[in-house]
Amino acid sequence: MFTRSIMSLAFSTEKQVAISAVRRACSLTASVFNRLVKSETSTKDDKSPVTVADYSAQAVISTMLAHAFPADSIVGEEDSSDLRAESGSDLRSRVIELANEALTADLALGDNAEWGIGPGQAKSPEQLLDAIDRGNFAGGRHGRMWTIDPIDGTKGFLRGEQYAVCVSLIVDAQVQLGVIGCPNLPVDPSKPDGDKGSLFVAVRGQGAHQMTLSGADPAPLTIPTFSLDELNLLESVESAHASHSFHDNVASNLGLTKPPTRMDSQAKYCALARGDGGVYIRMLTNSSYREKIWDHAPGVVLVEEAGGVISDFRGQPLDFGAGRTLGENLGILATGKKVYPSVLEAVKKVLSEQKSNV
Ligand SMILES: Nc1ncnc2c1ncn2[C@@H]1O[C@H](COP(=O)(O)O)[C@@H](OP(=O)(O)O)[C@H]1O
Ligand SMILES: [Mg+2]
Ligand SMILES: [Mg+2]
Ligand SMILES: [Mg+2]
Repeated sequence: MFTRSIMSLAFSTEKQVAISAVRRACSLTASVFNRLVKSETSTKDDKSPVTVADYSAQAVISTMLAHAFPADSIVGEEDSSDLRAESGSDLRSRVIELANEALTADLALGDNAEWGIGPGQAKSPEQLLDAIDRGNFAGGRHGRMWTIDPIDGTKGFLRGEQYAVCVSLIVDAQVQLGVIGCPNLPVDPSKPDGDKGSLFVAVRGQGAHQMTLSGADPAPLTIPTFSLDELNLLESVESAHASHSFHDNVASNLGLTKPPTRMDSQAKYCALARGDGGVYIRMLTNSSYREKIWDHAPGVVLVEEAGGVISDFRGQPLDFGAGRTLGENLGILATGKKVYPSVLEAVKKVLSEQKSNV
């Protein structure tokens, strides 16, 4: 009895802080989208776009996590070097202003002023830049670390399509908690023009849930038991991020008739978890690219808690202990338990055909 009540409380504060942080970051990103100007988008060294919203959302989430869990490490996508540069002063001012606007907004239900939020809790520029850089942790196999992807799918965000604010907690290389906020995702997939703004929360051993961004209508998620002829693939919109042609070959191999759904960000994992698409698939386009842990950690626990399976193309679990990237994993495949063996077999077949054609 005693053990059970302890178990049921596992990660409850972590969950509440992560939800609260993702919610604040989602209001920030949504309001920046409405006011976004081109000059607030820059290009990082790897040629990916980063906006004023990516930096300020990371500052907000990291500030809250550091207040609530000062001993925990953070692996965050962004760092402040461009903001600290001479040329970054305009961008820096906007980031500081937006982050403080989000941090000092009124407390909502479930919020706690001890997390560094609420009226009067504005931070100095240095504190906010340091909060962004708290995300510089190198990752590793032991201890607690959070991942932050302040905007996953920045390209989708800029197009006004799907993007997600993503936070996870990893303990000894196992993802224990994932929170994904999708401001542009319809609450009800059967009503694409209905209300938008969905929040997905999963804690290991406690199930996966969807609710609105404000926390209304929480509902447990279970991946339906699809048969092969009902499946469709969920893949990245960006052909530079994932090989659409490889995915097409897997679809033909499986005899799928439904076209793939292209969607930016970890919203794909959310769609899979609620049965709005049958298989998340992601084949590298560039063999030197390594998947980032913050792009997948929340999705892993969400899919597993919704009753699905996720692995690489060799059937190996994704390795979150290898640093900031997934290390030796090749490809990503997530789907329902019943069809997983057939889909993995098809993926392996296409992989071996590809090798024999080289
Ligand atoms: N060449 C590449 N191959 C695979 N993923 C890539 C990539 N370049 C960027 N990405 C990642 O793809 C993520 C978006 O996922 P998706 O393609 O499913 O929408 C990006 O996240 P950010 O937008 O957070 O930078 C980025 O980390
Ligand atoms: Mg990015
Ligand atoms: Mg990302
Ligand atoms: Mg990002």
